[in-house]
Amino acid sequence: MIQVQNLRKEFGAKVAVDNVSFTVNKGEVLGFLGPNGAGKSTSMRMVTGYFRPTSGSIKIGGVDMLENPELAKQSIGYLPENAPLYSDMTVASFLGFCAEVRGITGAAKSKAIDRVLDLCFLHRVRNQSVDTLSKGYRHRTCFAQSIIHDPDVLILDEPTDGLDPNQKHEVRQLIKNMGKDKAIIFSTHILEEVDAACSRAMIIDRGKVVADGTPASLRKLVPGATSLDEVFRSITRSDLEK
Ligand SMILES: Nc1ncnc2c1ncn2[C@@H]1O[C@H](COP(=O)(O)OP(=O)(O)OP(=O)(O)O)[C@@H](O)[C@H]1O
Repeated sequence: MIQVQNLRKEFGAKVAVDNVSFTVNKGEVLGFLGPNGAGKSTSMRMVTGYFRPTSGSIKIGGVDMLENPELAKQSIGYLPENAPLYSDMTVASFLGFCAEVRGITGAAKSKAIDRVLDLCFLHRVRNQSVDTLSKGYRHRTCFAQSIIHDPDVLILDEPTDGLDPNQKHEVRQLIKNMGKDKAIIFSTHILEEVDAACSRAMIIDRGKVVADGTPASLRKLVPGATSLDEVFRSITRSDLEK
């Protein structure tokens, strides 16, 4: 579903993403790990068509993102870091608006709203205005908008950031369940999420892929390491280093 080849992004003299290649198939949940500034968000923004790569290719369901961005974006749901919300709308009307933007109207729109209210446990607040929601509910509303069109591909930038432990657990379960019939990439700094939700994980450091495999195979990368945390620390450099 997602095919990325030799992706590179330069910001002036800075190389944020350097020759990154990977494939994510339907039924796979790829955890995207790396220290601050490693290039995770930049990679995700290129995969979703928000940033144009300096070079490389991106195909979504076989459709080339650079040649046919409108079509490629139709099969993607994207939860960006710090997603914006229209705060004076109710949750249901906001989701209805997002559905219409995606061309979903009438009975299909009501069905789509009900489906995501269900999936994201939002029924209780469906008529509440977005600006009065708690952080966790706001976050789930953002999540709900990213799946309103039931996309085959989901790109989630730190989807559990800022949530309490119960909410983190719910969102991980949600990702794991949706991963059964979608191709999902999500970035995280929480290594236990890899075990909880991912079938595969990729670690990037300073723009380059330094590891890619199942959580179990990543653990074996560093002799003597007993946790992914240890593996992460031995194969990436702290962003505090020069
Ligand atoms: N629009 C931009 N202009 C210039 N530099 C940028 C821009 N966006 C990102 N960068 C730089 O590219 C590098 C990668 O940033 P990116 O946000 O992709 O990292 P990240 O892995 O998502 O980090 P974090 O975990 O802190 O969110 C950083 O050095 C960042 O400062």
